[in-house]
Amino acid sequence: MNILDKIIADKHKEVALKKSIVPVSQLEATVLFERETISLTNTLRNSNTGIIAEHKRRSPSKAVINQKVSVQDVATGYEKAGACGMSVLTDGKYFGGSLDDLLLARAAVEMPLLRKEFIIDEYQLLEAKAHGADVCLLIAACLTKDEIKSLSTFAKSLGLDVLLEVHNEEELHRSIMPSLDMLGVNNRNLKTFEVSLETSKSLSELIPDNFVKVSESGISNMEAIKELRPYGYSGFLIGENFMKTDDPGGSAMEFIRKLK
Ligand SMILES: O=C(O)c1ccccc1NCC(=O)[C@H](O)[C@H](O)COP(=O)(O)O
Repeated sequence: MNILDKIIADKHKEVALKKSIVPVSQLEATVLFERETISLTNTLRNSNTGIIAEHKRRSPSKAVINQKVSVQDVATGYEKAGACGMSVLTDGKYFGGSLDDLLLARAAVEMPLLRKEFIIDEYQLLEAKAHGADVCLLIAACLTKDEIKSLSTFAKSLGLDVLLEVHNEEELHRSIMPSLDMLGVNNRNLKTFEVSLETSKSLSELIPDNFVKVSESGISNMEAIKELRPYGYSGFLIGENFMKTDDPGGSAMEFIRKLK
């Protein structure tokens, strides 16, 4: 069982419990459920930097990254830095995140927010919308083709952009469909936790041009971005490199300033 299998096994139990506590009608009755979303896809298309900055307290690969900074300070710092959007990890057990983090980030900033979660059920998309998300992540490694189709179609009906994440050619081939907006290639091998930009480079030519391409994980310097851009990537998801510092917003500002 790799880490993703463990996370998904726990996620099924978590979602079942949440469904029994918070009914869909309660999610649909929230003020944020009616909010008009902002498209991260369009923001990335019109950006010359393309940074999606992540809030990530800890992770299976790195244990504790940063438990000190507040999500509001991180969000305002990222927005001030000129990030195109912010990714908010909402998984509690493995990443120390929560839906409250998403809500607090939403209250602090206007930029597009991605709910970074292991989505297996439409209920989590309703939660995302009710807590202020603009974008959802779907991970091909833990979904069938039919599940990707029905979840992405449902997400679009809620006004959410869809970022589909793949790790290899097989996942990419079975996942490409019109209900996706962005295709993310994750450079982290979930069996070994090793990161390699070669994953993004080798899969890039298989991604049709109509999707915004996002490279995820293990990006820690300008050189990485300069290497990836010629492969068609216009979005770069960066977590640890900013979050491991005392001032993630300041680190993002320094990084983005150099990219301009
Ligand atoms: O980060 C992990 O250890 C991890 C382990 C298992 C599943 C997912 C994981 N990370 C989620 C992400 O995709 C990253 O947080 C994101 O791409 C940012 O990566 P990084 O810049 O390397 O923090």
